[in-house]
Amino acid sequence: MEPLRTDEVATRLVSRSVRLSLPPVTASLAAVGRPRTLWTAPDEPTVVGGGAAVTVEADGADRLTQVRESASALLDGADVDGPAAARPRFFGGLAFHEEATGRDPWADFPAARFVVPEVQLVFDDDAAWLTVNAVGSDPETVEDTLAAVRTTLADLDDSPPESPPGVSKRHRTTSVDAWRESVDAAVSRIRAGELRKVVLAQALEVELDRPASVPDLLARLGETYPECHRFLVEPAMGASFLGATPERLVSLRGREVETGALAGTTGRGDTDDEDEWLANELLASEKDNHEHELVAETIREQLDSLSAEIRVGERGIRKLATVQHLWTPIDATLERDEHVLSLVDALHPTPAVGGLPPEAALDVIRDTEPFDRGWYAAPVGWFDADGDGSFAVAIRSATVEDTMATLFAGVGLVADSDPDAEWDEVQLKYRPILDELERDD
Ligand SMILES: C=C(O[C@H]1C=CC=C(C(=O)O)[C@@H]1O)C(=O)O
Repeated sequence: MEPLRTDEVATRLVSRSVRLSLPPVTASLAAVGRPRTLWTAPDEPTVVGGGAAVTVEADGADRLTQVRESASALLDGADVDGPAAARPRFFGGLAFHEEATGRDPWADFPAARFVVPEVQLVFDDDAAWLTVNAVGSDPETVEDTLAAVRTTLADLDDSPPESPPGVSKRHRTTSVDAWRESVDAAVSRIRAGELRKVVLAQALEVELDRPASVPDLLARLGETYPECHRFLVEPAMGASFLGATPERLVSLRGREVETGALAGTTGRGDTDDEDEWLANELLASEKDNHEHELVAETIREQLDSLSAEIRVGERGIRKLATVQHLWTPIDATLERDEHVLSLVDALHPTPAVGGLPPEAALDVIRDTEPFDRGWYAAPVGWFDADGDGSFAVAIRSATVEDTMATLFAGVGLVADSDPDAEWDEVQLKYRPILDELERDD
């Protein structure tokens, strides 16, 4: 191999990997440097990341193209020695709107941000791949770092997650009266034919009794919501955005696409019979089926121009610990090679978090919501050098900073939505995160 020129050493990504006997996930997340990354998804290995070997940020309408171009320039020339499972990947996400406002709690969150973690751990059933990624280092230095990190991670204890910090104060961004007014106004515009659906959200700021341990919070979420995508992104020291979302936006492997429609919600019953009754009521609800159909139909339309074949599965019920949703699996085979970021661009925001038509819905959201959505309800996930990747929709989520957390939750509104029922649904959707912050006693 030709020796590298000095300027190539300065900009080239070097990636080296080694196999480790299984370190505990939560302790690894607590041990790695910041910014930390966590990604868990059904049918995918869990990934823990620490530090940032490379950071790519962008904003504006073409933010995903900018990210893709910067990332490709780096990944295409990378010096990677390791198996496919341990390959360097970009992890991160976007703000819901194209531009970041910089309003709290999103001051440190740009409109798009992805990092290649400096330390990347990919867990499978019986072991993990540890990878060290670096730019501006020669391979020997990277190998030395790998050996040092390996020693640090070798003796981590697998202790149970610590208990919730406790909540001392709460502040809603939206009062019941303001909510009724907003929902009535949105429903009137829908009935007048200005739009067909809009998703309105609320935020809940909570003060904690002590700083929350982010790794422990994510571990407890994993115990209660094992079937959800869990994520953690940290654009700055102390600023964390995390969640356990049931909503996959899209995953792409080669030309195979997996996505789905998730919209329409009810609670869980106290008994099996009540739970079944609620599920049947949801399956039969004209309002929820309409709300759901708009999502499924839009996703199908968005994929149509890109796909050789689309397969829409049967509508069913997706049960989670606190809610049940209407769910339709949608898969596709693409006509030609595409980057997963192009699919993210085409699909976000789906009418499960935005509305229909999208522009009219975004106007209503901007005019109505008294807080900044930031990264709530936006795509979070990863992509690799081949353009494969996996993204979830960042709902059932919160920002956490020291003793403050801000939770977000929204509901789809259609012509026959009732403000009080929608209010109750928002409170139910705070539960996944709130339950892990509140103490039982
Ligand atoms: C916008 C959220 O949920 C979406 C996903 C599933 C069901 C939804 C609903 O029934 O309204 C929402 O569209 C949220 O949890 O913040």
